[in-house]
This record gives sequence, C-alpha cells and structure tokens, in this order.
Amino acid sequence: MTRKTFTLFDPALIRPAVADAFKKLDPRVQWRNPVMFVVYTGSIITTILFFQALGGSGEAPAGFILAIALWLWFTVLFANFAEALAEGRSKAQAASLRSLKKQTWAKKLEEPRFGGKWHPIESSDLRRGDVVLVTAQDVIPADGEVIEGVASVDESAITGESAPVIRESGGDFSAVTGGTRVLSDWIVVRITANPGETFVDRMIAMVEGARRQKTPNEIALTILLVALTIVFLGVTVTLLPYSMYSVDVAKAGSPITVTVLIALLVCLIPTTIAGLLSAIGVAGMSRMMEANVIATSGRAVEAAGDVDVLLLDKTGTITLGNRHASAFVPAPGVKEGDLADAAQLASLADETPEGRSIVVLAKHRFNLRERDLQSLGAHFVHFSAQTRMSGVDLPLAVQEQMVVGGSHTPARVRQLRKGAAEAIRKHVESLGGSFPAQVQATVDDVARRGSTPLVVADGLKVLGLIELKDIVKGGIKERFAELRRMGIKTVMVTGDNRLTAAAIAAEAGVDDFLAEATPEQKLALIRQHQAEGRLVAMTGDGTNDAPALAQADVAVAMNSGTQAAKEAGNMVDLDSNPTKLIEVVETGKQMLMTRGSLTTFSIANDVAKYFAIIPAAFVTTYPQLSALNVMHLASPNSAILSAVIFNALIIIFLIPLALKGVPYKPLGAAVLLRRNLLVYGVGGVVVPFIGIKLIDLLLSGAGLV
Ligand SMILES: Nc1ncnc2c1ncn2[C@@H]1O[C@H](COP(=O)(O)OP(=O)(O)OP(=O)(O)O)[C@@H](O)[C@H]1O
Ligand SMILES: [K+]
Ligand SMILES: [Mg+2]
Repeated sequence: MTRKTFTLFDPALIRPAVADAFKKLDPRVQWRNPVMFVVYTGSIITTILFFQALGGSGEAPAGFILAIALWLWFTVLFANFAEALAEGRSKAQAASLRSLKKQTWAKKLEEPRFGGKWHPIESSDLRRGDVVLVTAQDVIPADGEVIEGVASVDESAITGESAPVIRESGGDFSAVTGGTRVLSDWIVVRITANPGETFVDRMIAMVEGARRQKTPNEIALTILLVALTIVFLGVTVTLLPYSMYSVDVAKAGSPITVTVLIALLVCLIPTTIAGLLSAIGVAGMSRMMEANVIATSGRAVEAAGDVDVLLLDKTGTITLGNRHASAFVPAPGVKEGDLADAAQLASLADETPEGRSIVVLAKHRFNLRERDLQSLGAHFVHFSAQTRMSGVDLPLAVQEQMVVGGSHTPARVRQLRKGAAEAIRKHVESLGGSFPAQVQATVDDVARRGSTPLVVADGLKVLGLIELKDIVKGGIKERFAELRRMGIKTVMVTGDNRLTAAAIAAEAGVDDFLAEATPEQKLALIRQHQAEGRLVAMTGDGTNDAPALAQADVAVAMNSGTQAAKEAGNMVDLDSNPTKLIEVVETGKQMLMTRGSLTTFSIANDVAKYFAIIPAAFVTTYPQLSALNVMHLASPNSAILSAVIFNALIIIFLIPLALKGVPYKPLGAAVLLRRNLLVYGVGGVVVPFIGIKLIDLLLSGAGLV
C-alpha cells in the first residue's frame, strides 16, 4: 500500500469542498478572516434590505438589491470554497496516512536484548522506553531506535519507495517508524514515542492543519489588509451623510443607497487576496507533502523560500553513508595481521556501521563476542564525535590468554584505540609516543582519495590505518549547481579530516566546506551565518547533527537518520535525499511569490474597480459625474452589479493559481520581483476593465439591467 495523490480538481475533492464552503458560513469561522467578515456582514445587511424592499419600502428596486445580495454571498462562498479545497487535499493526504496506524501485536521483551523472554502486547499499550522484538514479516508497532540486530525494512507505506532499506543498531540508520514492516531478519527496538505522539501522528496533525498557525508573514499581511479595509470602511461610511447633505443643498438628485455603499466597499477592500490567503498557505504544505517532505511548521516552509546558505553533513547526506573498511595499511615494521587483530578488538563493541565493517574485514580473526570480552573485564570506549576515537581497554590477563602480538605497553592495561589521525596523534603523544611520518603520508594519500583513514594504536604505538571507503551520491553535482543558480551557497560540514573533506567537496561540487567540525562548531557556524542576517538551511541525518538542526531556520532531517535528528528538524524528507532542498526551496519561493503576486493583483484590481464604480455610484447625487463614465457601461446599476460580480468571480478564477502556485524560475530575486510586479500589477489594473465591461454587456444584452 502506498500513499494516494490527488489532482487539483479531483471530483472526490470538489464535492466535499462545496459542502464545506457552506459549513464555513458559521460566523465563528468567518470572524477569523476580518476582510471577508466585512463582506459577510454586507451580505446579511443587503439580504435584510431586500426583504424590506419586498415589503414595499425599499431604498432601491428589490431585484437590484437581491442581485447584489446574492453575489455578495457568492463572494463569501467562493473564498470558503478555495480554503475548503486546499484543506480537502490535505485531509485526503492525512486519511491515507491514518490507514498506516493499524493496531498490531508486539513482542515486548522482558529484558532489553535478543533471546530474552517476550510476551504479546497490543501496540497501543506500548510506552516510550519499552523494548520489543520485531522479526520477519512483523509490522513495527511504534517509532523506535534499533538497539540490536540488522533487518531489511519495507518503508513503502510511508515513503512510497518500494526498495527495502536496511535498519541497524548504532550509527545513523537506527531509527524505525511505526507502521513499516520488517522483511527479513530481526531487530530489537527501543520504543521512543508514546501512542498519539508518533511520527505518523505528527504528520497527520500537520497535514490536517489542526496545528496550522498563521506564520509571521501571514499575520503581517493580514494586518495590512485589515488596515486597508478600515480605511475604506471609513471612506464609504462618511459618503452617506455627505451624499445626503449634497442632495439637500442642491435640491436635486437622490442620496446614495446603503446597498450601493456596501457594493462599493466590497469592491474596494482587498477581497481577492483575503479570500485566497489561507488556501495559499495550506497548498504550500500539501505541495511539500507531494514532494515527500513533511513540514512540521508553516514558518519553515515560508523560510525555505528565502534561504541563503545550505549546510550539509558529509556522510550519509552527500555520500551514500555506508562507510566500510576496505583495506588495512600497516605502519613500517608492523605485520598486517597484528594491525587487523588490534582493529578487530577495538571494534568488537563498536556498533557503528564503520565498526562492524572493520570486524568483517578482519575476517573474524578471533571467535570472540563482545560479551566474552566483557566478562574478562575489558572496558569498551565508545565512539563520540568529540573524541573521534573508539576502542577497548584490555586487562593484561585477557591479553595473555589470547596470546596476541607482543605487548607494547608497559602498563597493566592494554589500550587499543582507533580513530581520526589527529585524535590518535594527540592520544599517543599524551602517552609519550610519536606519530610515524610514514603513517602520516599514508593517511594523506588515503584522504586525498576521498576515503576516511582510521588510525589504530596499541598503547603508544601506532600500528597503521584502516581505509574507510564511501561513495558520493550520483547526480549530486548537477543539483548543487542548480542551487547555486538559485543564489544559495552550499557548505559541507563534516567531522572528517581536511583532505578527505576537500576531496569529497570537490567531487560533489559544494561551494565551501568545514572539516574536523565538532557538533558545537557546526552549531557555531549556523549562528555566525544567522548573525550576518542570512537564513540557514541544514540537512543532516546523524545524532551529532541534532543541535545544528535545531538551530537552523529550515532543518531537513533525513528519514533514514536518527530519531534525535528527526526530532530536532522542522522537516523530514521521506526520501532521505539531500538535494530535496531544491524542491523545498522552490516550494517555499513559490508560496511567497504566489502570495506577493496575488496581493499585488488584488490591490491593483481594487484601484481599477474604483474607476468603474465611483461614477456609477454617485451619478444619482451628482449627475455631472456621468462624464467620468469612461467605460460606457449600460446603466449605473449595471456598472455596480458588474463590478460586484467581477469581484466574486475573480476569486474562483484565481483558485488554480493559488493552489498550484506561481511558476518559479531560478532568475534571481530582483528580476523575479520586477517581472511579477509588471504581470500582476499591470494585469491587475487592466483585467477588471475588460471583465467588468464584458459582464455589463452580458447583463444588458440579456436585458437583466
Ligand atoms: N566508529 C568509529 N570509531 C572511531 N573513529 C571513528 C568512528 N567513526 C568515525 N570516526 C572518526 O571520527 C570522525 C568524525 O566522524 P563522524 O561520523 O562523527 O563525522 P560527522 O561529524 O558526522 O561528519 P559527517 O557525517 O559529515 O562525515 C571520522 O572522520 C573518523 O575519523
Ligand atoms: K475587492
Ligand atoms: Mg554524520
């Protein structure tokens, strides 16, 4: 089963949207959009005036008031429909996600390790911290972190991608999502989310818009629109006594009617953008979802449109990420076998993919397990991004039992370490040893190839190095070039050494790189860019990327990454594709441009309508104004009604643009702005003249006015 997608005007979406448009006539809903609330109030007043006219005491012919009232109701309904249609698509996406949340049985382990006793439990009864066993064909009962084992997992239900993925303990591929299925082997999973708080739950809440709050930009625009509305409200309201006074003084003409004043007001206030604003926002989120990106904040979608710098980590983001040991290169005078032995011992408890691949390359020289060593009093030193080393401390007794190579350490504990060359250099020097120049030369050779050298030390003696190979993802260079054309600078940040980083940076075509970066330095780099007023996007997958992800304005976590990374980000890319940011940025830019273009269009429109409606509205009061009737509309009433009809229909016509977005081309902000101002500003002035004239011709041709 995969997620369903919907076309823009899917009949399955139109029908419920029409029903929702009527449901949204509830004043409590209308109140949330102040501009449309004015139209809503106008509809109610003109409806009352119509009934008054039916009773014989109307201010204008009943038919005219009815026509205005009906078209004002349509205006409100059309705006409601636009919003309902956008929400409908999100709701449909949410419904297909909800089908992932099936109740399943889980095997809850009494002890958090493989082989222990388990009992069946319903997935809804699992809590954060519980440990479960998941075997072939089982559905993973909830979100969690693999703590033991390796399995192939079918994540197609969430990602739509049919190829199975590997999930394993340690490293950056340890997160599993509830609702996906284990295809082969087994894993022991520690549950990381309580029911109702899982990844799928968050996705559903988000796409349903339940937690969609107005973004700062939307709030600013709403304030502007409300201010315009208040100005026009003041203008129109004062027109009434003014008109009455003029009639009184001139003893000629008749005062303007309330119906015409309301029509005038509605035409002048920015109803087009006000009616489409929330649809534009909701549609932006849906488009992200269609790109397989789950945004957990509307603000992030918006920020994506303005990103200046993109930071990416190297392993797993720019490269495939399954760095595996490919060769042992011993130091002069060291046997390759001794290096392999030490490397294997130093990796027995190393659950990272790197560590496991070292054990594999050492061809299982010892038939030892982590637990065997532990029972002999060995102390494991786990890898951390700060120390950039891992290894084991073996008591001499253990070592004698195993009779491995001569002891190089006079101490009672044998310290085996492997790690980044610089880290090992510091480590051996602190013990009084030295780092052989020849090893340094090999380190540089390996690094220049883009591989990661891991140096192995036994006490203060450097034994040689392990080459970890990784591959740059295909097609990434072209995509980075595209980002450059969009005006976005790409920076690779990695914990790896300078030479490896430089080699990979050149191969991938990033603009800049930062090597030997600790998590703190990654964070500091983001803060520095932000302090210079730039909006920073970050793409990462590892636990050590989490602080940086939390700081970035747009933080895209790879779905394949760790739970920590996913929680720190404000978007998750289900395809785990680092260049997805291109689509994310395009969608964000598209949303900002659509909002800007429609605002320009809406306000330009209102100016044009002003010329159509003002002469008509006041011709009863000031007959001389008929000279201003440049459009030669059939009659004053026809002019006013045509303007109101145009004002309503334009909302319907612009729904596709609001939902699909203004097409984005990587042209640079200034060019785009100029072009859009021209198209939507000039277009906004011209279109109403043509539209209103056409409607007027139709109405008068049909003898309706
Ligand atoms: N299991 C390990 N044992 C010892 N040292 C390791 C291990 N894994 C990595 N290292 C060393 O630590 C360095 C930093 O690795 P790490 O995976 O933390 O990088 P990072 O900051 O996540 O950057 P990126 O993911 O972009 O490569 C590596 O370049 C390597 O030299
Ligand atoms: K308007
Ligand atoms: Mg990493």
